[in-house]
This record gives sequence, structure tokens and C-alpha cells, in this order.
Amino acid sequence: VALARGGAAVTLWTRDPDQATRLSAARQNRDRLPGVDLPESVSVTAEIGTIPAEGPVLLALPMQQLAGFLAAQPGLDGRVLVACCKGIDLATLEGPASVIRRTCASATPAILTGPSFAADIARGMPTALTLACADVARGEALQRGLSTPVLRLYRTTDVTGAELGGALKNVIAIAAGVVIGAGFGDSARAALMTRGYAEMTRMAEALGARAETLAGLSGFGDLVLTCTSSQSRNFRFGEALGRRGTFDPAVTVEGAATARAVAKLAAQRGFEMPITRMIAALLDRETSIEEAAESLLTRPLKQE
Ligand SMILES: NC(=O)c1ccc[n+]([C@@H]2O[C@H](COP(=O)([O-])OP(=O)(O)OC[C@H]3O[C@@H](n4cnc5c(N)ncnc54)[C@H](O)[C@@H]3O)[C@@H](O)[C@H]2O)c1
Ligand SMILES: O=P(O)(O)OC[C@H](O)CO
Repeated sequence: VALARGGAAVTLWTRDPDQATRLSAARQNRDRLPGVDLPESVSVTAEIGTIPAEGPVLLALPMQQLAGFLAAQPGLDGRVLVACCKGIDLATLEGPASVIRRTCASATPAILTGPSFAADIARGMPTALTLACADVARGEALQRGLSTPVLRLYRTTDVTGAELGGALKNVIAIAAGVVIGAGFGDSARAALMTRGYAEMTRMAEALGARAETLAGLSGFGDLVLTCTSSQSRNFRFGEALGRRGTFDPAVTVEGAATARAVAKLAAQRGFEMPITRMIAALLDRETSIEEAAESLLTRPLKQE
């Protein structure tokens, strides 16, 4: 919607033919974005073979579905593939760029991430995002092509930093929701966000990312948004968990799978990720909220 309003011709693909018919007829996604009209220059299809052969392909599906989806789409080989998903693949512990490289060897991976609720962007609210691409020329072209008067893209070549910021902030957002849901208060949430940010930066740097990327929109920016807004599904999931001490297994959020993936990676590589480890343990019912809080509060005192 944002790109079409910015003047681009956009093809929207869905795997569900009934949904394609409904979207084409109503010119709205009434379930997900009620009240937002699809501009005329958006065409809808359920036939992936009919998408234009030129231009970037934005991949807007959940992270845990990305590898399986790409493996079944040989037609995307050689394309510029822009992952909009935020997370780490639980099966392989890879981020989206690595999944793209493995499944579509000749594609150019890029990451579009940063603080943004789909509903805000679709309603034309001003938004700033990070576009990460290791290839400078392609990154510049994407930055120009995907920016609009109200959607401002900053560019980086630090793909690892950008994708880890987006993945890890979801875990900290669940933790922030737990803090609020359990009634620990806003001061505790600020402490958790700050130590969560330290944890995110530590891991990202150990995996080759630049600390300044984590300080940008894809890390700090998205951490602030997701830990403080009840529009966030990850925050709301954590809040419900904090209030009730348990969660509905039917409700899935990106941060839950990513918490488990990061806890696994941290154990393998010896990364110190105490908040993420607690969230993974809470989700696996290996600890209670009281025990998790006590464990974090009784860690050895240290320099900031
Ligand atoms: N919604 C937001 O505000 C927002 C903002 C920024 C980033 N993101 C990220 O974008 C990604 C997608 O988020 P979302 O809110 O659109 O999620 P979603 O659960 O609504 O899924 C998006 C679409 O992917 C489709 N899908 C699921 N599995 C599929 C598969 N195997 N093959 C093809 N299509 C499939 C779903 O049917 C749905 O239409 C997530 O990683 C999320 O973190 C979302
Ligand atoms: O609703 P959430 O928690 O998945 O967050 C959506 C976006 O990632 C916010 O930038």
C-alpha cells in the first residue's frame, strides 16, 4: 500500500486463491487492515508464476515459514529478495539472509526492518526503517526504490546487525510484557530494556555485527517501539504471560521461536544472554516468573 501510494506498481501475492479473490473484489484486507484501501496500482494474484520478472521481491511471511517457502519456489532464484521477517530459524539457527543464501543461491538478500507496525505504515503515518544489503549498489537502488515521502529508509551494509536487532528485540519485548503483566512496574521495564539492549549488542557483535547498527532503527529503535506499545503482539503475549503465569500455546509470536533459537545458540557458543534464557525457560515451563525474576536480580553485581 505504501509503495503503491509512492507511485510504484505493486503485485501482491498470496498463497490462498480465495483470499486473492476477496482482496481483488473488496480492494481491502478486511481481516488484517480494515479501512485501508488497496491503491489501484496494486494487483493481487495467487499465481506466483505471474509476478513481474523485474524488481525486488518483498518476503512478508513469518520467519519460521521462510526456509520452507523459499525451498518450494525455484522461480525466485536470481532475484533481489528483501526479507521483512524478524527472527531466527529454529531448525538451523540462521537469520533470514542466510536462509535466502542457502535456499536461493543466486539471489541477492536484503533486509527491511526497523520500528514499524503494518497498520501505521498502511495508514500513511511517517515511518523510518533500515534497509540492509551487503551489495552497496543494489542497496542504494533498493533504498531509493522503497522510500516514499512518508517512509524513510536508512541504509547499511551490516546485514547481520540489522537482522539480529529485529530478531532479538522481539524476545526482549516479550520480557518487557512479562514485567508489566506481572506488575513489576515501569522502572523495572526500563532496566530490562537497557540490559536487554546490552545483551542484544553483545551477541550481535560476537557474530560480526557493528554495535552502531544495534544503536540504530533496527535495534534500539525497534526495541523501544516493541517494548512500550500494546500494538505489539510480542509485548501483548508477554503481558498475558506475566498476568496469568502461563500462555495459550495456540498464540504464536515471532519472539517465542526466536527466544528458543537464541537460547540454543547462546548455549552452543557461550554467549551471556540471561534475559533471553529466562524467556525460553518460561516458554518451556522450566521456570516460573518469580524464579526468573529472582534469578535475574541475584546475578553477581558488576560494572555497567
Ligand atoms: N505486522 C507487523 O506490524 C510487522 C511489522 C514489521 C515486521 N513484521 C514482520 O513481518 C513478518 C510477517 O509478519 P505478519 O504480521 O505479516 O505475519 P502474519 O502471521 O500475518 O503472516 C503474513 C502472511 O504470511 C502468510 N504465510 C504464512 N505462512 C506462509 C507460507 N508458508 N507460505 C506463504 N505464505 C505464508 C500468512 O498467510 C499471512 O498472509 C514477521 O516476521 C514480523 O515480525 C511485521
Ligand atoms: O507486533 P509485533 O510484536 O510482531 O511487532 C511488529 C514490528 O516488528 C514492530 O516493529
